[in-house]
Amino acid sequence: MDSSTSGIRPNYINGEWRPAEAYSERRNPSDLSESIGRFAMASPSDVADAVTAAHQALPGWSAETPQKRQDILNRAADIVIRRKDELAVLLSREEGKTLVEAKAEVMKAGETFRYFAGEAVRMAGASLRSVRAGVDIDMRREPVGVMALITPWNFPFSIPVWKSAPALAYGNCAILKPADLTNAIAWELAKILHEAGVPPGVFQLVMGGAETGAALVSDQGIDGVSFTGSGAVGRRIAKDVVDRGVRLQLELGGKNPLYVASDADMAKAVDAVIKGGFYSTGQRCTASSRIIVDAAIHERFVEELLVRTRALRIGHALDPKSDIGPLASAPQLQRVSGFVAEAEQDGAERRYGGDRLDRETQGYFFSPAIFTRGDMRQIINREEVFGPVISIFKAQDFDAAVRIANATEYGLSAGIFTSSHAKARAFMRASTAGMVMVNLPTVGSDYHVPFGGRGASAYGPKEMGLGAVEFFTETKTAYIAD
Ligand SMILES: NC(=O)C1=CN([C@@H]2O[C@H](COP(=O)(O)OP(=O)(O)OC[C@H]3O[C@@H](n4cnc5c(N)ncnc54)[C@H](OP(=O)(O)O)[C@@H]3O)[C@@H](O)[C@H]2O)C=CC1
Ligand SMILES: O=C(O)CCC(=O)C(=O)O
Repeated sequence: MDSSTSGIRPNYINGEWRPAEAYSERRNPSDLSESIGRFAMASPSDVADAVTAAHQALPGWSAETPQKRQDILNRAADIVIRRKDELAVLLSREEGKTLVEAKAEVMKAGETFRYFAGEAVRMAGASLRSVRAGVDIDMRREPVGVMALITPWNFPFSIPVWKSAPALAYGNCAILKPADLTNAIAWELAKILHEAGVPPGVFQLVMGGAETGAALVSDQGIDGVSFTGSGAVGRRIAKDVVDRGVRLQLELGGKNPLYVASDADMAKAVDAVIKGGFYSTGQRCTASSRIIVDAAIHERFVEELLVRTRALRIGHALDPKSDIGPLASAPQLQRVSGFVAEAEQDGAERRYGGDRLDRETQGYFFSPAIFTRGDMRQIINREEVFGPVISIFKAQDFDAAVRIANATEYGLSAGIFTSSHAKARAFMRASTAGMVMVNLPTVGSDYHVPFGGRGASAYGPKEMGLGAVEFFTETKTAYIAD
């Protein structure tokens, strides 16, 4: 019995649905009168039991045939794709992203399962001759062990899949601790993997707040931690685990620049700023937050952006007319409003938005904000806002634009709009970000190539593509003589 019809969601430990003593409740950020459900908060002993169960399951799962692992992950992909509409509605109700955005996220999660199903059989080492006579070398990949996966609320379905699909494909056991704001969709992931035939203890779900996450990462039985979230929490986890020799992957925030050169296609550049800065209510680590515009086109660009922004419809995430849903929570509303107030004190000029909006339903609606007179001394340009707020800088030339783009401790995503190949290539080379977009928004990524940043945006191997195999496997090098 999984309690799925009662709105009560238990934890998933050792193949069973385990109730808890305490539950947290989530409400729809588009309509606070609607409850999404009540979610079991794992106790420290639930967490310890999950780690024990994972260790019991590990020898069997890591020795399982690649074919079996592939079949299970393919079944998970099939279930996600079969249930895509219903999952997207739940995601939209729980997180507040529009249905279009939620559908894209669910589809990407399904494709990610499919890709890593293939990886289960592709997981390859190398065979080389030694530099010594009569010796061969066999370099093989093995799973790391029991992996703690800690995920944020802004991509609450695809990020848990980004982590659990490669963890399982390469033979690890995984324990997921999702953000407390978005347990409902994470719980569906546990249900999907259960239905797909993942054996008990191989994938487990422990819900709860920061305490549950802290209990999981500090458990001595954890071999690796893959974390996506804020820099503050990421650094705390690093302090806890690195000395213990626990493998660590951190995907943190961004302060992503988008440079619009004077030779850019203006309409496309404006569109990319709307998508990268305001869609998903700006709650993306890859959101464009610093827009750098050549002085020659600065005023025209701002005018065109204002026209497009005024036309955006902000409303209930499930209303097909909404372009942008609400912010995800009351703390988010407070945080983003605080940055708007600070920007004005710091001398930025508010040209549009930045206000809480009343709508028919009570929710955390907020108008996208455009600031001009951007300057790297302003706090909105140094810290991640994680909301629909952009700051526009005026650049005198290409070199000045690159200097502004790189003047940040972060280094996740950066973009350029230009019709010059030479400029695009020069920007690509000069950028200090882990991902560079040419004539594309700073948001949006593929599942088969590494995703992640540099500097304060990341630590350890990247996610997805070749990054995932580096993080979720260990190499063993064997020297063999007759
Ligand atoms: N670079 C990237 O790939 C991405 C980065 N992000 C970043 O995520 C942040 C927003 O997500 P948000 O969820 O607010 O981030 P947080 O860092 O607050 O939380 C992330 C996860 O960590 C958990 N957590 C909180 N405290 C601890 C702790 N002491 N020990 C272990 N786990 C803990 C949270 O649980 P709980 O929520 O229950 O408190 C949540 O599951 C932004 O800064 C954004 O840039 C988001 C998406 C992608
Ligand atoms: O590119 C994606 O699909 C998700 C990226 C992400 O996590 C983000 O932008 O916050």
